[in-house]
Amino acid sequence: MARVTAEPRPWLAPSASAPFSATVRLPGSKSMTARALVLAALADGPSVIERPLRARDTQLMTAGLRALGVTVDTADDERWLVEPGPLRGPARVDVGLAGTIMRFLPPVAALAEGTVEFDGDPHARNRPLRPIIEALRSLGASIDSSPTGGLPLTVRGAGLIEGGEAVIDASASSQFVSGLLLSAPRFTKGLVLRHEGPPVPSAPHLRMTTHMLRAAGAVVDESVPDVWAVEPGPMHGRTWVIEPDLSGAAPFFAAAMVTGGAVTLSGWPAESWQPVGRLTELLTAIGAEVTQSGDGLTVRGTGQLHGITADLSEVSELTPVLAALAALADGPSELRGVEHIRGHETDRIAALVAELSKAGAEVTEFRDGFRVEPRPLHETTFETYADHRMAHAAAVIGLAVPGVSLTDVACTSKTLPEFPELWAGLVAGVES
Ligand SMILES: O=C(O)C1=C[C@@H](OP(=O)(O)O)[C@@H](O)[C@H](O)C1
Ligand SMILES: C=C(OP(=O)(O)O)C(=O)O
Repeated sequence: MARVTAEPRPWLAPSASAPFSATVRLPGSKSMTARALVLAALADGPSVIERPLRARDTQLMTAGLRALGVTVDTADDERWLVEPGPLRGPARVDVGLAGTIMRFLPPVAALAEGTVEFDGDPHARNRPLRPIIEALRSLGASIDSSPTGGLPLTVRGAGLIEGGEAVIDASASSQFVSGLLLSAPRFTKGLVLRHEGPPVPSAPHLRMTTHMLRAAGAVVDESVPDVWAVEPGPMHGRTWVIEPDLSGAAPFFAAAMVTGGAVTLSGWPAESWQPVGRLTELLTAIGAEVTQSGDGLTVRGTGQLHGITADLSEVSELTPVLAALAALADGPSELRGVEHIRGHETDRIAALVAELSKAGAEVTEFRDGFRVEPRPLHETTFETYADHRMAHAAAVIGLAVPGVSLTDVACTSKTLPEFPELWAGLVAGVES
């Protein structure tokens, strides 16, 4: 499958000479945009997605849905229109490096009539996929996968999935559960999915899935721990208003903390489906003041960065940026509970241990995280491993440490193509 990935773009992270006060306007949540696209594609009428994220992950998701017969009009940046159509192959889906596509679209493909091939970036083939594929097979889907159980794979859609009961070990990714649940109302018998194994990470993402399913009209029962039941039935087209991406905002908040300034994320809703409470607790423990007002969500640096001990299993996406703050803190930190991030865009534990150590920190690796002993950091070339959040972490360190260069900043296009320019503007005092 021909695949286009951005050329590596080396980048010198700007260092900050003074605290800054800025308001940032960021695009929509990746996770909400991905779910809205899938639910809209499976609905019984058209949908509108307001303030979506336009980035590599969501554009590849859009392309994948179009290949399956869905009409997605993305001409207007603020308002995407989705018109469901009969799902059909033959089709090819490039998942890029997106967990959301490789886990959310195979169930949709199994509902299509025809053959749908999936592949992605080289590292996408190493990301865990087997449990969701095996669960889909047990629910009646016909799928050929690689010997490792992952990409590349071919879904031989029969136009329906029988559904019923399935057991899955979703300890490697909550997206296995989300992927099955999002399509489940369209399974002939619905779905009763039971997780068996070590805890499922990223609970807030699971709640986002069930909230959005209900908002689309699905009947979902999650009253029994580790069991999700979805009744068969129609989902309705609707208007989805996407919240600004909280994980994408994390490096900007960290910038306020590192420089002793303030960053406001504008457009933040009074009630959110993202884990703002957990982020607030963590940033406050490190030394920030977090407030919410009509202007948005504001994080103020207090001039203090404390080390923390935290289990990040619920918010593992935040690990790289929190690790950067830990390396700049006034005491040691232990960030644990995230073994599964070894299966993210790269092995994030190994990558953070390697790169923070190179910059001068003393880092001890554990199976499920690491301990960071801050030391004076020095200039370094930070390898980004095609991982947007490794680039964010390097940029945060670069604010305080002159001479931090990144092997590639183009990888930030996965979730925020404007990152280098927004970041440089922020440091230069230009509001976005
Ligand atoms: O469902 C989602 O949108 C996501 C779930 C989480 O995945 P894991 O449970 O694999 O960590 C998160 O880390 C990822 O960035 C987005
Ligand atoms: C883990 C992440 O992405 P994905 O959706 O590709 O799993 C992430 O964005 O931090």
